Amino acid sequence: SGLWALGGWAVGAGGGQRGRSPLPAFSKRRLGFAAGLECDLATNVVGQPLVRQQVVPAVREFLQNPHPAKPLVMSFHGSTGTGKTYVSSMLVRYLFQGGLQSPYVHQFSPIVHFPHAERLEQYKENLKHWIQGNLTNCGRSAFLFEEMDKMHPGLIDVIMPFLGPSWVVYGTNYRKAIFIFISNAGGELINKMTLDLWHAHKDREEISMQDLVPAISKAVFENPQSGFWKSGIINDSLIDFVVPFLPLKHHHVKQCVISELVQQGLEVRPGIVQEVADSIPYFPEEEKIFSSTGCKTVTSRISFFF
Ligand SMILES: Nc1ncnc2c1ncn2[C@@H]1O[C@H](COP(=O)(O)OP(=O)(O)OP(=O)(O)O)[C@@H](O)[C@H]1O
Repeated sequence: SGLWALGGWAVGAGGGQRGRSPLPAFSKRRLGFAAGLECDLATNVVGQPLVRQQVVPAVREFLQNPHPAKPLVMSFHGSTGTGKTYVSSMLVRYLFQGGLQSPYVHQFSPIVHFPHAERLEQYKENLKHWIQGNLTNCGRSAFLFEEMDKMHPGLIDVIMPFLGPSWVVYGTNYRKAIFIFISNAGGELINKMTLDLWHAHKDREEISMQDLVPAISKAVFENPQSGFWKSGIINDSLIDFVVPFLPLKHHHVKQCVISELVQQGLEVRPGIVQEVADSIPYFPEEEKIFSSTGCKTVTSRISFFF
């Protein structure tokens, strides 16, 4: 995932105001964003129709409600390179002027922002103040937590109170925020269920959300390596949408190669597209159906072929 450094810990009320946007975040006209987002997702995100089906209506409904009962909390799960960061950055681009660079979008990565386990208490305090301060400044803020599986499990406890319905304090409405958690947690399970479908000669998109979502929640909650480990987030149903990202097949990787070539202004030669897609590892070992790294290494591989 791309790591997006914060402009330092300007903690406290109004913290994080790095160059005010001339437009209010989430201006009314942006409510019409959903059609654009839907098309952008359909055109540019390959092999993830379930994501589109969940994310677009979820965000649309949330924004149309002037008095949401709780913040919108989505958790993106899947193995590497399947598009979790890509989709979240696309989403904030539609919602906030400047996208990920907007002063109302806050991105956290455990390696960048919480690297030292012994400083957990300090991180907890900082994170709480950061969220509070920024929501006081603008209730319609977005918080992206990357690599939740690498996040210290204790840190999540501090976020939990913000995710529920109860937080309207001193005039600050904490219910209008958007929280997105991104992790590889549950990825193996998603891959296994998708592979089972393939063995049963069914399409990967026939995966049952009813089976998948509780299984992911269970796997994530019970994994001591996961930032969600034993946290109340899952038990208290604080996550509104558990969004699975399916493993990508060879033809999806080819589409990624084509998009990348077009974006770099390079000629789209079928031979090159095939070669780049073939150079990526696939699993399972024998059948080689799904890309082990999704589309993640496509960009760097293309340079080898030119
Ligand atoms: N489903 C997809 N459709 C189109 N492009 C994709 C897709 N998935 C990944 N990509 C491409 O691969 C790059 C890396 O993907 P991304 O960072 O979103 O993966 P991720 O799921 O967040 O992986 P990680 O778990 O390693 O963070 C993206 O910038 C995009 O160019």
